[in-house]
Amino acid sequence: MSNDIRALPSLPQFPFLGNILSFRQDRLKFLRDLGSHGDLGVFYLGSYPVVFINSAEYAHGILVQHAQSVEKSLMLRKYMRPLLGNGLLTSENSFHRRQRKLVAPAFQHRHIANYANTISAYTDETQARWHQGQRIDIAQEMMRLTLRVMSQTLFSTDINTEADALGRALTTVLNYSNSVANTLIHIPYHWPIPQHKRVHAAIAQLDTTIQRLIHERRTQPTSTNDLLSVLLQAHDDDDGSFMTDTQVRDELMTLFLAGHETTANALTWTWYLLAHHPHIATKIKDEVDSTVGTRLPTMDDLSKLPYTLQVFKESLRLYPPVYMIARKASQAFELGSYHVPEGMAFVVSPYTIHRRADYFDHPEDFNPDRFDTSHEASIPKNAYIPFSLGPRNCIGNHFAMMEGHLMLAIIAQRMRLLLAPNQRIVPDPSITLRPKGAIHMIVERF
Ligand code: HEM
Repeated sequence: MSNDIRALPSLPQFPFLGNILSFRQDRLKFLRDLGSHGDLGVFYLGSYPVVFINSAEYAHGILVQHAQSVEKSLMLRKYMRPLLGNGLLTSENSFHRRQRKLVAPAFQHRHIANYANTISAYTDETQARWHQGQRIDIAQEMMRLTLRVMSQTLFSTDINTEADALGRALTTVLNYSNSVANTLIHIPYHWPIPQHKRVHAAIAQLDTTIQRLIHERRTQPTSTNDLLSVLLQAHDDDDGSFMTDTQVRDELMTLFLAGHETTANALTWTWYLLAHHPHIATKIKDEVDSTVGTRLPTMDDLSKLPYTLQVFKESLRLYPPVYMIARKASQAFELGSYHVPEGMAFVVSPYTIHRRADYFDHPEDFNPDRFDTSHEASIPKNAYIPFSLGPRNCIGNHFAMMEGHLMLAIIAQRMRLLLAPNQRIVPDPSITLRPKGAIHMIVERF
C-alpha cells in the first residue's frame, strides 16, 4: 500500500496563498527550511501542491528512473515558448528525443575544441581592458563575455560588431522571463502592455537576425565550424531528414539563452568566492604559472590544471546556477513508497542537495579539495547535480566546464580580483541563481 505524497511534511501556510509569499520573499531560505525536513517535503503555490526533492536518490528517481513519466513545468513552457519555440529546453517526448539526437553531435569533443580558441581570445581581450585599480562589475563583465562567446560559437557573429542590439534584445527577453518567474499575477502574454510590447519587439529583432543568418548560411555555405553549420548539416539517421529553418531557429535561440547566463553566473560566483578566499586564487595562479608560464592558456593546457577545475566544480556546488529543476507528472507512477498522481508538480533542488552535511563534509565551506582525485569518488552518486541527470540533462555540460576552466585560468593568471568595500551581495534566485545587481571588484594586476 503506497503513501499519499501530499501528506509529506510541509511549512506553515496561509489559506488560498499557500507558501507563495515565503517562496517569493527569500527563496533560498525557503528551500533550506523545507530541506530541514529531510529527503522530501511538500509546499503549496496557492492551492497547488509541489513535491520538494532533497535527496540524491529521489533526484535520480524523478530525473532518470521516471524520466518518461514526467515533463517540463507548465510555467517554463508557457513563458519560454514565445522565445524558444520548440527547442531542446521546451520540447517533449519523441520530438525532444529526435532533436536531442540531432543537436548532440555539435557538443562532441572535436567541436568543443574548436570553440576553445574563441574562448581564449575573447577572455584575453576582456582581461586586457581592465587596468590596475579599475573598479569593474564582475557580474556584467562575465555576462558580456559569455554572451560574446556564445554568439561567436553559435553563428560566427561578434556581438561587438553586430551592434550590441542583439545582446540588448536577448537581455530584454531574459529579464522578462525572470520577472515572470517571480511574479504572483500573470498577465497573458498577448496583452499589449508596455513590457510585452518591448519583449515582442526584442523577439522580433532576434528572429530577424537569426533568420537572416540561417538564410545566408543556407545560400552561401562556408567552411566555418560554428554551431549553426553543424546544426544545418545534422540529419536524422533513420529517415535522412534535416531540420527545418524553424527548428534551427528554435535550437539556436535555446542554446543562446541556455548557454550564456548560466555560465556567466557560475563564473561570477566563482570570483566572489575567490575574493573571500585569496589563498585559493593564489593556488590557481601558482598552478597556471608552473605549467603554462606566462603565455595564454589554451584547451591543450587544461589537463595540466586540475586544481583550477576543482575550484569551478566547487563553486557550482555552492551556487548551482540552475538551483531548482521543475517537473510535472504526465502520468501516475510510484516513487519509492509514494503514489504520485498525474499532474503532480516537483521541484528537484540541487541547491539544498549540494549543501547536505551527509553528502558533503562541512557543506557551507568553500573547499575545492573535495573534488581532487582522492576525494571526488567518495561523493555519493547523484549528490552533485549542477547539470541535472538523465535524458534532459545539460547538453552543454562539457562546453560549460571547458569554458569556465579556461576563463578562470586566463584571468587568475593575470590578476587578483578584490571585492570593493561597502557592498551587500545577495543572491537573486529567479530562473537562474544570479546575484542581485552588481558585484563590484577592484583589479589588482600581477
Ligand atoms: C555552468 C553552466 C551551465 C549549467 C549549470 C547548466 C545547467 C543545466 C541544467 C541543470 C539543465 C537541465 C534543466 C532542466 O531539466 O530543467 C540544463 C539544460 C540545458 N542546457 Fe545547460 N547549463 C549550463 C551551460 C550550458 C551551455 C554552455 C549550453 C549550450 C551551449 C547549455 C545548453 C542547455 C540545453 C540546450 C539544455 C536543455 C537540454 C534538454 O532538455 O535536452 N547549457 N542545463
